Amino acid sequence: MSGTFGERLADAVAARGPLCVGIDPHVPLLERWGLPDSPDGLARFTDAVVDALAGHVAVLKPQLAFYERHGSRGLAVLEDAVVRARAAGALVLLDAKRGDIGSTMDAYADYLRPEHPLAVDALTVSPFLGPGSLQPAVDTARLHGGGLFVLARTSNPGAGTLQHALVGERTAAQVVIDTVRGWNTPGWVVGDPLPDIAAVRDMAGRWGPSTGSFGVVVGATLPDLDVDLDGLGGPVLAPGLGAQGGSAADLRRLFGTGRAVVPTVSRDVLQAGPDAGALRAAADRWTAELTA
Ligand SMILES: O=c1ccn([C@@H]2O[C@H](COP(=O)(O)O)[C@@H](O)[C@H]2O)c(=O)[nH]1
Repeated sequence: MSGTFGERLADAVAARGPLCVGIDPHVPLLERWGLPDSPDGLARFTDAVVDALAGHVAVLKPQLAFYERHGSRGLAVLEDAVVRARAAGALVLLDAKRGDIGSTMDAYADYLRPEHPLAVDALTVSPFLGPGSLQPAVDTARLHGGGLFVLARTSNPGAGTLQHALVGERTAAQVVIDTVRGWNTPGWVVGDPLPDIAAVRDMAGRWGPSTGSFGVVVGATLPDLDVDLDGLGGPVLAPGLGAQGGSAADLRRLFGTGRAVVPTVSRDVLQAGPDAGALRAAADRWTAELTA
């Protein structure tokens, strides 16, 4: 593994397109594929997705919840899948949504260390304990070329209840985004005042060698983009497409063109399986719509 996560992501998107496919082995999907809700069913589902898509899409995003519910056998399935997915060229974003006090966050950040049995390229994290509590994960990511996506404006209905709450003059979501902007700003260190947006407005967060390694999650289901992403400097992970009602047109409406956006789709692609060709065709349909 070489370079920063932002560099590897930009290269993968240039080579394969921006789509991230989520691996979410929901019980109804296992049933649809004719598989049992067991570690064996989980392994067959996961292997089929990895075999079909790890050499095809830029990012795979396994949802940790579906593996944890099978205990250690579920985690063993995921460990094997992550190694194979990365070997086939996909970046792996572990959707774990971790967040805790700094000393514990340091341990969660070990997912970004190469020696971790479940070493991944990037991790989703939750800022509910204050974005500053995530600093150990930022440090580990910097040390090992990993990335983080911080929940900011999530795709679920009612997310605004907390995310729109005012912290001084800014919403909580905006405070998260401004902190991530700081992480992507060269020379900014924790404790510094957050970078002035005007000063970093040209750090648009476009795809290229300067794409930052720290991103935010903003749902494709939002009625309006009610946060300022200017100068973010890193990628936006956009879930909510397909099963949650979001479309490629929504992404264009919310984010325009040119911004480093990673659209992520799980159920809408997975329901096409288990046939590998059908999974790839479903992913290709999304890529074509997203890049039209
Ligand atoms: O705001 C968020 C943050 C994360 N997710 C996760 O993405 C996938 C979406 O699955 P679909 O089947 O494409 O709806 C899932 O793992 C969520 O936990 C999100 O949806 N919204």
